[in-house]
Amino acid sequence: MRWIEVEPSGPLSGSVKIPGSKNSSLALLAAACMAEGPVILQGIPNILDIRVIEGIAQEIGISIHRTETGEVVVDSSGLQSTDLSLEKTSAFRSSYYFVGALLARTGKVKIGYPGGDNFVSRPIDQHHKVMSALGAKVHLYDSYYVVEADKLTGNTIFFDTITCGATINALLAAVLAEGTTMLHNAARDPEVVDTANLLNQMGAKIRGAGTDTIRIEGVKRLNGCTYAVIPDRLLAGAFLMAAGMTKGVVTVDDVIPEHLASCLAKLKEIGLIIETKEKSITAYGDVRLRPTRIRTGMYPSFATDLQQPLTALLLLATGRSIITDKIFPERFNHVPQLRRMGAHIELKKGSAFIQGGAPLQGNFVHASDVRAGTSLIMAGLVAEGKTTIAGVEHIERGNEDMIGLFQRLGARISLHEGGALRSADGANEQAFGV
Ligand SMILES: CC(=O)N[C@H]1[C@@H](OP(=O)(O)OP(=O)(O)OC[C@H]2O[C@@H](n3ccc(=O)[nH]c3=O)[C@H](O)[C@@H]2O)O[C@H](CO)[C@@H](O)[C@@H]1O
Ligand SMILES: C=C(OP(=O)(O)O)C(=O)O
Repeated sequence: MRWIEVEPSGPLSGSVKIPGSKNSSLALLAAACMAEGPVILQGIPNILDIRVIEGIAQEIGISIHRTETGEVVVDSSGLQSTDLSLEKTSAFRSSYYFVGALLARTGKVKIGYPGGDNFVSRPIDQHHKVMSALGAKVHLYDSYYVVEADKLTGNTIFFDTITCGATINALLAAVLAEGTTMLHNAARDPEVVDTANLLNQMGAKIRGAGTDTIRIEGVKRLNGCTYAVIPDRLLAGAFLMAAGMTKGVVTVDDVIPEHLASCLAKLKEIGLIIETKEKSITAYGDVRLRPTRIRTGMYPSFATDLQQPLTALLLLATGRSIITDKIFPERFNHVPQLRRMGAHIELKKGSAFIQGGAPLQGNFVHASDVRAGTSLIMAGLVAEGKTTIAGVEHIERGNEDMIGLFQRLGARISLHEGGALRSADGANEQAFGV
């Protein structure tokens, strides 16, 4: 049993170097599996999801290893099979990228349904629509699915909804398809652009990534190269919010400020003072926080992955705030846990109604997903007494050294390991699970 303890920490202060983006890294690793030569990826975070991918790859003859200097080298020259471990592919969300990446190379992929953060139903119909449009057949079974194709042929695809994952999967599948693929209503996320940039460096012909219309001309093969992943905009946003939470001054270094534009605009509206330089952002949090109304949306709107840390921040803004998650309307697993700490939040039809200003008290809480964990850590920084957070594996799934980064800013936070974790009333961890 492992858990995190957080104690009241006073104003956070200092700077943190933001690691590479988890969501981009997951796509880049799949893309790298398509090259005929080795691909060297820089900045890939050492997180649980990535280690699962390393395991999946190893079982099918693809070597993914981390050098002493932290680069990740992907060599798929030994690829023998695309019958992927069902258990491992169901252990994280974006295993579906292996379909786009490996289908063109071998004609058949057998894979488990995506796992990952299970805050709501997360359909993958648009992924299947892409593969079918390119000429593949998708067979769905109880615990896995199989996608097969004699060959992939370019096509025109209109996404029914804007999806980052299916847009990336379409890039992966279409770059080796014969002819031209047009993607309409495509996601514009930085992770889509990052994947397209790597694929282009490997020899692909993709134009328009970052807009809602992407054109892909199929090529015959992809080559090895060296490429650096973009920084994690979601982690950066959470640290800036933590400055507001603790009335501190936090600088996030090595970031791309435009990736955080909607987040920064909202933080300024709430009252934070934000200073932006070419590759860093500083948040000054010793201000009066104002309540707000926010709806999440696809990039460049306010990210659904930032609404959980924002919920924590708004607990300190006296008055009523409303957060509506338009992307995943039921993604509020953090709310019952924050309530255990004294938060006044009501949930109604995809919105959280937050009555800010109530004092928070430390308690035993459970992180049910990556971002829920961040919001609980943030609440723990300002709650009275100790906050004990279970579900550490969810936090580690998406964040490298989250605890170390918070500690560098002066947070009183630590990781513990031992027997069964028991709350004061004797109940074990299950008692405060979701
Ligand atoms: C590994 C990764 O990058 N994860 C991110 C990615 O997830 P993921 O790529 O799974 O999310 P999508 O961008 O695909 O989802 C956007 C919306 O499209 C819907 N949809 C998606 C696919 C599909 O086939 N059918 C469908 O209806 C979803 O239910 C959601 O409402 O983007 C999400 C939205 O920014 C983030 O919260 C996740 O952190
Ligand atoms: C939802 C997330 O991740 P995944 O899509 O990998 O489950 C996330 O990073 O917040």
